[in-house]
Amino acid sequence: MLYSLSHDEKMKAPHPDGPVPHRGYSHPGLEKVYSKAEVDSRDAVETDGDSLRQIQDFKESYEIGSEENSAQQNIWLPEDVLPGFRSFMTKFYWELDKAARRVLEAVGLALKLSEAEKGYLFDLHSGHNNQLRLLHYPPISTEKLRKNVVARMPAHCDWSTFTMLFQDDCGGLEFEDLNHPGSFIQAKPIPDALALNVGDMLQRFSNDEFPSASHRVTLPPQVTSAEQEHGNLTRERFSIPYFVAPDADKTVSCLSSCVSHEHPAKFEPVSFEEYGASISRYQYKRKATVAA
Ligand SMILES: O=C(O)CCC(=O)C(=O)O
Ligand SMILES: [Fe+2]
Repeated sequence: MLYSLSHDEKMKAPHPDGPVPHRGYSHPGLEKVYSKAEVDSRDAVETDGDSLRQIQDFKESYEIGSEENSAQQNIWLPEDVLPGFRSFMTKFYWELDKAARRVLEAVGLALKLSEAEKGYLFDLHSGHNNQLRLLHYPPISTEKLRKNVVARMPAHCDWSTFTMLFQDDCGGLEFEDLNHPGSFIQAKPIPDALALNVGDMLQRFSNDEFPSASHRVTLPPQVTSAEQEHGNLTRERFSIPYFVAPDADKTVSCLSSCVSHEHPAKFEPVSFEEYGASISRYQYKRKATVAA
């Protein structure tokens, strides 16, 4: 299993410095997740995003994309370190894309899109810019998590079109209640079920008909007596989000079926690549360049 490998073995596929390509293994503390509002408010005052990193995210992850995405190439572990991993994950990626297409169809129906618009939506989502993320949250002090000294994953919206997420039975994933901003609802794990959350791009396509869902991963609802005995550590948690995204070079605009005189377009067209880059630019620290 990936997360039973030693640190040195996992580091044979290291995530590079900086946010792109978002591929390979990120050790605990490397990637920082934050909301768009947080990054927007920092822009004027700093350029390195250090203040966003005051609370560390205690998680490790491995990011995988399409083998044919030349802008973001996969970073694989050597085959002998984890035999079969690459071929399994490549297949899994495209199986998930098949499911994603069914969701896109459902979105088209729900928004009462014309055939031309449905075709446009499918054209924009070739599948090659999706992202498969294998997440592991190691055990951590309940107290530190409760006091926000460290985080699992702070509140944020995904900037893709939508996300399909598998979670184990640990719990801790929560979605913000649109009717009560600032309060969160537990997404209780359901065996064999995927959680599906709307991302920023679907909010834009649908002209706010499907608002992007702010979510976070925090303390699991119950700490078992076994955990109490182990020095108040929460149990580890595994999750697998699959981000379904438009192709990087495509422009995302409100679909005309979702725009009317009463509901004018709320969003300017954006290039998906530029939008993602503007949010992700502080997620990974770039190594300082040392003067020769
Ligand atoms: O681990 C989870 O359940 C959520 C992960 C997540 O929100 C993300 O990676 O964007
Ligand atoms: Fe997320």
